[in-house]
Amino acid sequence: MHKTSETFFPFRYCYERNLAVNPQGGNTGLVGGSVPVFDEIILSTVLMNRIISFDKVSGILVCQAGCVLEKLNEYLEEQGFIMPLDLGAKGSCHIGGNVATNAGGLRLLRYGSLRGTVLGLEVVLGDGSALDCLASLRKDNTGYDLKQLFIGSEGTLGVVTAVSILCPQKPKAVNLAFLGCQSFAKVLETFTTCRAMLGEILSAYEFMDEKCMELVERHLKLSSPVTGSPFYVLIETSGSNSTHDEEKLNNFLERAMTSGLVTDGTVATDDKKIKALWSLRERITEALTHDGCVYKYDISLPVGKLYDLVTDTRARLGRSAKNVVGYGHLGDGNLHLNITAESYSHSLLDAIEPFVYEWTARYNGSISAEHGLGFKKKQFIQYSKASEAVFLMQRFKAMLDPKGILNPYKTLPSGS
Ligand SMILES: O=C(O)CC[C@@H](O)C(=O)O
Ligand SMILES: [Zn+2]
Repeated sequence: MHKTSETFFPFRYCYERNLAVNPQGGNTGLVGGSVPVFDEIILSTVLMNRIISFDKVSGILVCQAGCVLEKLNEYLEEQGFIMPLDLGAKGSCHIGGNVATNAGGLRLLRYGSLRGTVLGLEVVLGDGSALDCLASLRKDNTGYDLKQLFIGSEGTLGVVTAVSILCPQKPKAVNLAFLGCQSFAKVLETFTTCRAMLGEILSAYEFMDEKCMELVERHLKLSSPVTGSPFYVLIETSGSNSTHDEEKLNNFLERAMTSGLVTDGTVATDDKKIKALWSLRERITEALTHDGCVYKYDISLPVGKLYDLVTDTRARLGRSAKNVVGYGHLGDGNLHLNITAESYSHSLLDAIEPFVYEWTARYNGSISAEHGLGFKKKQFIQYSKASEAVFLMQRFKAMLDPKGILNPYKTLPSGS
């Protein structure tokens, strides 16, 4: 068994004195899960940044919670591997925070969620004792899979201090296609076509609407080689044989162009152009922050309904919003609906909520696909979870954190 810490002293200190603790990694979350609400003590993982081991045969990495995602990826790339997740915030987010929030990101379509790739965790509980579940096994059916309780629990049940994670081989060939589509129906049809024609080499299918493109151009001065379409899609392939992958991609592009699914596009195979095209998508969040006050929604929906929420919200808000934009991980059924205004307005918020949540619940969607509930969304959990489920969550919380000192006021509705 690996052990990185037997007892986590600051926790025991806080437990004995009834002091509340706010675990914090890179502090890049979007729902206020990593910021204190009142007088909690911030417990930063920044100094826990040690790589414990990497096994080149199995591809299993064991590291401490404070390792920065991008640094881990760089370390792995030198050995012919990559991290199974990639986020716009990779330069500052910590792997412990990624696991605690079950972050999704840009590679989920290919490598699945952290619930599948995380093999083990070390977690410190509210009383300062360390729970050693830091297994590095692909298969282990001995009892309940306790680590799953902590993945996505946003530090409310325990603090992730070390992670064991399965890492894929670094793909030898990566291609990117950035395409323009004339309607959302075409975006969907392009997705089904590319999934059928690219098969196992498809590694990302992202979409953005023209408003997003306008904002990255205006606020970040990025320029797109593809213009004049209401929707854009970014398709990434990752494989082991560039000739084979390019042939597949070219066949798909020919079909997509001749059948009118896409009207314009560009392809990149070299690193520099690939990075520049990814920036158009990855930096939308940053562009939005320059547009004014931002109201953010991270929604899972049946993929066919994904953009209807943007259209309906835009129609409802009319001129009271500055911009209503939709983008996200279409391949995962995950929409990022963002609304901007010159300044914060209570009446605008009232027009957005609960409208967006009710709309989502009507189609059995999730009001938080990949960002978590944190402080900002915890009161809305009932739109996506049955009351019995919330009650059971509250019982877990009471059992693992009887003093209520672990990231209080987060995830579960107040009163719990
Ligand atoms: O800012 C957002 O709404 C989404 C952020 C992130 O999840 C992304 O996919 O770019
Ligand atoms: Zn996202």
